[in-house]
Amino acid sequence: MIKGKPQTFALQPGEGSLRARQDLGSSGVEDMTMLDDLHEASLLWNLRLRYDKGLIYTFAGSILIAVNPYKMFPDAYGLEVAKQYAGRPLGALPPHLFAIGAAAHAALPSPQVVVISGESGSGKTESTKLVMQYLAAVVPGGGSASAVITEQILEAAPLLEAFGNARTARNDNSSRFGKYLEVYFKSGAIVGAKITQYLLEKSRIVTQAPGERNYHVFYEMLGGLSEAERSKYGLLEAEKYFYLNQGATDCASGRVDWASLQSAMQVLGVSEGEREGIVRVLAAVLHLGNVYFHRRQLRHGQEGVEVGSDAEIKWAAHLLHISDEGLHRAVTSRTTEARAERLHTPLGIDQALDARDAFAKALYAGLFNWLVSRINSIVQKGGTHDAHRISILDIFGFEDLAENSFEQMCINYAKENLQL
Ligand SMILES: Nc1ncnc2c1ncn2[C@@H]1O[C@H](COP(=O)(O)OP(=O)(O)OP(=O)(O)O)[C@@H](O)[C@H]1O
Repeated sequence: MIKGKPQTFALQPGEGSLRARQDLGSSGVEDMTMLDDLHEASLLWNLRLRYDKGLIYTFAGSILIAVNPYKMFPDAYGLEVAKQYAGRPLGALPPHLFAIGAAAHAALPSPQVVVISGESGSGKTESTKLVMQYLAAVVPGGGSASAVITEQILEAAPLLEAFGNARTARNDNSSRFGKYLEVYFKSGAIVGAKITQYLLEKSRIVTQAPGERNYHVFYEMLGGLSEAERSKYGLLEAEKYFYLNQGATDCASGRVDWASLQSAMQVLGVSEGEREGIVRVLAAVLHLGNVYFHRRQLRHGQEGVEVGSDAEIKWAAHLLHISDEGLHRAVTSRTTEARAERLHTPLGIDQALDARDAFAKALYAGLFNWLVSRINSIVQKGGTHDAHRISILDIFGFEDLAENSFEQMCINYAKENLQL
């Protein structure tokens, strides 16, 4: 956390104990640094009082605490509200995310960082979008070029959500990557942005916990492609794919549908050829997941595998424009190079499954990285080195699941370092 910079914290309602009760009036206090008795219980009680009145935001000095209401308050984030906060110092108006946006904007040209922190489902991604929406709404227009770039930055959010968000046990639209969004300003207008992503959860591509899903884009693609397109890529319904049917069985997409994803890509200048390439990679990942193996006894008592589904290998190779023999070899043997010699050692069944999954994960992660750089190549227009900037960090919250894995260790370790 950077001293003197606006920060946002999001909490889930009902956390901790509510033992000590101070007389806080019926709506509590707007800024908790004003409390006489400052301890965990009085802070939580104040948040509770305010939450019960529909007041989800509370200041603690320059920190904003947001309690996720899990329901939209109409008019809370309209243009009129944004205009009210523009140019007003922190604390002049009731606590609100727009107050944080206004404070960051007013503090330019010194670089500003809004750190958004909280556990999964607490509202970080929604808060990031609202801060961005505030900036887009109130920052004086710099002409049509600035309006176009602002629209492109806003459209980048649903696009990244389709590829980097998934349903988890805690959140139907959980971000499975960390995001650092830098927004650049020149002469007061938005002139560009840059997105940096961290730690995409790769294991989700090949395995999901009960009740959870793979990344939204797979379901949106299968729900959105026409029959003719599906047969062009050799695709069936979502339930038929191993990478999609291990967790939640309801595969209907409740998120941004395929059509709006296509229009977001159009706004961001992703060409038709590139969109076709994206579908090919996604379809290839699904075909790879359906490749299975049989044990095979080789000479000298060695164990190997044979592919039980040649058609899936052929589809994946065809979609990726690579040779099917090469792909077959890559998932059934390990290649070692010694001097001028190449040795192919047969893989056992577990190793073959690992090779298949590793390839699928690398493909999807490569696609995600490409997408982020493609978005940056559009929104990072013009010279940004002399621009002023407001950055927003939307990073995972601590995770403590029934069974924590490598991902939880990385997330919690990164988070711990951020708290220091
Ligand atoms: N300000 C808000 N008003 C109304 N509903 C909200 C608000 N913020 C969040 N929500 C609701 O809570 C859900 C979860 O929020 P969000 O995805 O932003 O959480 P998150 O902290 O980013 O979670 P994760 O770490 O899993 O990505 C949203 O889909 C939305 O339904």
